[in-house]
Amino acid sequence: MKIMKFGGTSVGKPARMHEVARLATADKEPKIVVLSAVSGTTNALVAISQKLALGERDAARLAIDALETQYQNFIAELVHTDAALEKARAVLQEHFEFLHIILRISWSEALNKDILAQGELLSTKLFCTYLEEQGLRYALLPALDFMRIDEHEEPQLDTIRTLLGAMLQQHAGTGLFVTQGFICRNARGEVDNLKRGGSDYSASLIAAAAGASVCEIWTDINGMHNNDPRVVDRTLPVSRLSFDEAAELAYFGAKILHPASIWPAQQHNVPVKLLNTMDPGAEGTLITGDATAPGAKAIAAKDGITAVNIKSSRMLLAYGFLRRVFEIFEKHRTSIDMITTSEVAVSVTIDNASALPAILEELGALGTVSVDGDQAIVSIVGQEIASDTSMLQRVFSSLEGVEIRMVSYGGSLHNISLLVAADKKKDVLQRLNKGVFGL
Ligand SMILES: Nc1ncnc2c1ncn2[C@@H]1O[C@H](COP(=O)(O)OP(=O)(O)O)[C@@H](O)[C@H]1O
Ligand SMILES: N[C@@H](CC(=O)OP(=O)(O)O)C(=O)O
Repeated sequence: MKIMKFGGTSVGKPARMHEVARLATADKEPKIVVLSAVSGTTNALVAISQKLALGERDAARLAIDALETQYQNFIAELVHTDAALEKARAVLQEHFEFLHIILRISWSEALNKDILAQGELLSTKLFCTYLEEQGLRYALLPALDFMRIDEHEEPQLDTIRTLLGAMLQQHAGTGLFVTQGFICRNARGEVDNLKRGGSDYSASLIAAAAGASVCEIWTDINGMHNNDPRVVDRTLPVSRLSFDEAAELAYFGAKILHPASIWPAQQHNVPVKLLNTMDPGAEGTLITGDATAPGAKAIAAKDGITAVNIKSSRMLLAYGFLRRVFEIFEKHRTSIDMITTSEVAVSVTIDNASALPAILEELGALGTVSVDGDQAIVSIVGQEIASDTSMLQRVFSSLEGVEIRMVSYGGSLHNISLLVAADKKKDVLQRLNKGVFGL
């Protein structure tokens, strides 16, 4: 069984959906095709939900109508027979009727999740309409019937495996399955999601649950590049990465992969391939459990970082101080990315500042606390780069004159991370591209 996940741009136009169907039926291996929402749809749904939350019903209605017009144009090019067009129209009617009904309901977080789920529900049903028109056999596996997260929003892999396994058995003999990325049910049985960009995570969880031979992530670029192509002009694809390298890059901001998407595949040793729907013949990136050649592979950056510094008296810095600091972050379910310590102070970074006021209040009892918002973590990732004696020198000499707020070195053999002000990120990525990769 092979998993093929197609992102928003890969299903973003009718012609691209046609290409997805071609790729998914190009060989005989059974497949589960995982689809994201058509690009732009989730953002549009977020905007609709925000308008509703603010009580701006007329603005929400206009946004729903604009989205519906886009979809009417989409289906006109997606399918051509009268029967298929009728089916596609019925799909739109069902989902846009739902969106119009919610205009009359008061907004809640649970309703918000229902609204956001419409994108993947639409894309998969429209894709299936096209498959049907082409006479291709398939089965739709509703993700809401098997994708589960617990009360801490963690995927329940055993439950997913059991539910998905039973559904696959019901369709024994079917070679093509279609399901939604991103959406799931939570511990209360409500519709929920795996956070923005979560379809990669869905694909990796499904790959682990189904014991897949490979998890292919099809997107709009020839695999993982050595630097962020949105920021840096000259970047090149990386052909091989280990799971450890890919997990570090995803976690530290390489947008091509959802931050948590590597661990399920890694735990179940399913190779991951990053491929380009617009250039299917390109090599892409292969990610496996094998160690790659030593050296820097790629640089990633994560924005929206807050640094918190806690300065203690010497007395307090006796053993137990760090434990007390960490316990406060743990209590508020806030994970720490980088840490540096000195004799009297500790600095940590967080990317989720929602509990920061409560955290600061409690940290205040341990010492003097200061906060730097608007920071970015820049990570240089590669097999054993921390044991390459020339690497630090290359990193620092290329960043001469740039103020570096924190450095993390030695926590992982494969990662050197720097904290810089967010407005310096672009300059730092460009300089490192030259200094580390000579590009
Ligand atoms: N290191 C990187 N390598 C490749 N792409 C990257 C990297 N960093 C950021 N990106 C961006 O990630 C995008 C693909 O991810 P995403 O937009 O989530 O695709 P999809 O919609 O297919 O899920 C690329 O178009 C690229 O701009
Ligand atoms: N619809 C979701 C899920 C997703 O993963 O999209 P993409 O595969 O295009 O990044 C989002 O926009 O966040």
